[in-house]
Amino acid sequence: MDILVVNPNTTAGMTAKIGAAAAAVAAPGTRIIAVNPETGPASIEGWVDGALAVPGLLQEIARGEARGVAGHVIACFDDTGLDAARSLAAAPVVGIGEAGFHVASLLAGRFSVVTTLARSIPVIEANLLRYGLAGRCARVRASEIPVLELERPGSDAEARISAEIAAALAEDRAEAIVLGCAGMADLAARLSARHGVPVIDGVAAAVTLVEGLARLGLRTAKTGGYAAPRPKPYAGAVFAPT
Ligand SMILES: O=C(O)C[C@H]1NC(=O)NC1=O
Repeated sequence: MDILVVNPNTTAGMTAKIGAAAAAVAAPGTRIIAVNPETGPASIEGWVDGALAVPGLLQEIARGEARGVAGHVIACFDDTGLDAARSLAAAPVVGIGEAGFHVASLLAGRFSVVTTLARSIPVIEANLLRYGLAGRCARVRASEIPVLELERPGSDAEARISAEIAAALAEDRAEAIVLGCAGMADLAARLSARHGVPVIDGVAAAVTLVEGLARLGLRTAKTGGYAAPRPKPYAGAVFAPT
């Protein structure tokens, strides 16, 4: 099966890292197609970036549908454009944030999230409430690392994320950690070994979940909020549903 993994920001190096993390957990016979839009923000840090990333994301989802992928992963921890993507897609669409929260909830009574900048915290907290999982999340913490700092060789990003994990374990009664950025995908195993608790990468979680949905032959529900958009003009849009 083919799984489309969309990095909704436009940083190709991050897309490559995400694609490698996805391929590392994909089942034999699953092909990972990792893409990012040509238009939109270089990184998603808060509400404005998230809104401006959606047209390009939807363009990639539409392309994936046209090529008949078995499922889609939105590889931004904010689950950017998730509901709109599900409205466009027949195949299942899984966001790495929602996937990470659910996987953590299957492993621990309480988990904390460690993300990048504090401006992302309200976005993530809103999603936790929307998904009905706020009660399982002890706290959403920021390591105060800009997203693209995770891509810079020699950055101290891993050390700062590790310190925030230590604080979560000491102060939040967190029993597991969800890494709150797709750009942290390569750090989960090392951080889990260092801290002795499950550290969940949303990319791996989402790929595994969407493969399972596809294997069950399950598709996105189309009789309610995820029904296809009605035909209408979209003047001057970067992307418009056909
Ligand atoms: O909200 C964040 O900081 C993380 C989010 N931003 C991004 O460009 N990819 C992400 O996973």
